[in-house]
Amino acid sequence: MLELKQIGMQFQEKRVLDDISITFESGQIIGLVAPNGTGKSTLMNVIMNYLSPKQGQVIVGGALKYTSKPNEVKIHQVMSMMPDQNELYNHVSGKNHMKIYQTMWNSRPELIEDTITKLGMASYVKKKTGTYSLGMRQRLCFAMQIVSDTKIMLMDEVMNGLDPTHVEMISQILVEKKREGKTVIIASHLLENLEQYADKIYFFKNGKLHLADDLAPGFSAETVTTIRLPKVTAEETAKIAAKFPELAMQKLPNDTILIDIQQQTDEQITALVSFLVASHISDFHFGKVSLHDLYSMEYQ
Ligand SMILES: Nc1ncnc2c1ncn2[C@@H]1O[C@H](COP(=O)(O)OP(=O)(O)OP(=O)(O)O)[C@@H](O)[C@H]1O
Repeated sequence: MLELKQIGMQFQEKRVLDDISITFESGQIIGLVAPNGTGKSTLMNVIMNYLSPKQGQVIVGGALKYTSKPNEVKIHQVMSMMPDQNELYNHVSGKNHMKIYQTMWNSRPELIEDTITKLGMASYVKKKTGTYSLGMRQRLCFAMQIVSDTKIMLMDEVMNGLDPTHVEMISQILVEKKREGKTVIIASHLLENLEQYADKIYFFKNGKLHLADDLAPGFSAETVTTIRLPKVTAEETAKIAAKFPELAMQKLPNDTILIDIQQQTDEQITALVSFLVASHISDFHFGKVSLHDLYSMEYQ
């Protein structure tokens, strides 16, 4: 378990983290979504104590805080951040990088071969990393963190530069890690992918973290929550709004409208659908608010 208590951080007059209090539970994948420059890296660096916050505390496992160097060592035994590609040594093989991490965290040695197989790295892992492509380096960074086997894992843009096959491979491993009871915190711009496996998704905005379910009630629900109208005109939108003034309608880019039907009775939904058909608006679909929709709403 990882707890952030009233974390505040600013650079000069720019407030990047604004009084963030939140608890991340074990056995969950937490997604962090935000445009560039919002503060995800700052937050992760504060969680790792690479940056000292101006205010607040990070608490790991219910009691451990960054109050001394020995405490920091203890915390870093159970919480790791995925290494950056810049941290790889060009003249050292991928496998030796993994061995270094396995030794540093004193994890199970068999994790190395297991991870190499799961990530399809066997053909190149014994070669020096200086010969690797961007995607190979990225897989190695992920593999190193998996081998460290810490209870809490922070990953900033883990899917960077990966092809769809490897995005899928890594997604499957993330789900495995969650089932093992780990807390995985991932900042990602691959929204459709993140939505597939994240248990909770937070949007970063104005220094605060907002739970997706609070921004769009019913976001995580399995039930249908909206009617989506792609390519609807302003006149058509006005017509619907005039006929059904109580409806909550959200305009998205590309002239798409989302109509929230969570509070509507079956009769009201039937009346709405009949009106759309009678108005020759036949291109509509029942569905849910996607993470992509929510991103457009929050950052348009
Ligand atoms: N050391 C620093 N000194 C001054 N400003 C900083 C410093 N580090 C970050 N910032 C500012 O804080 C804000 C958040 O930066 P941060 O790197 O955390 O964003 P991010 O969400 O991780 O972005 P990206 O997705 O582009 O990596 C930015 O406006 C950035 O310019």
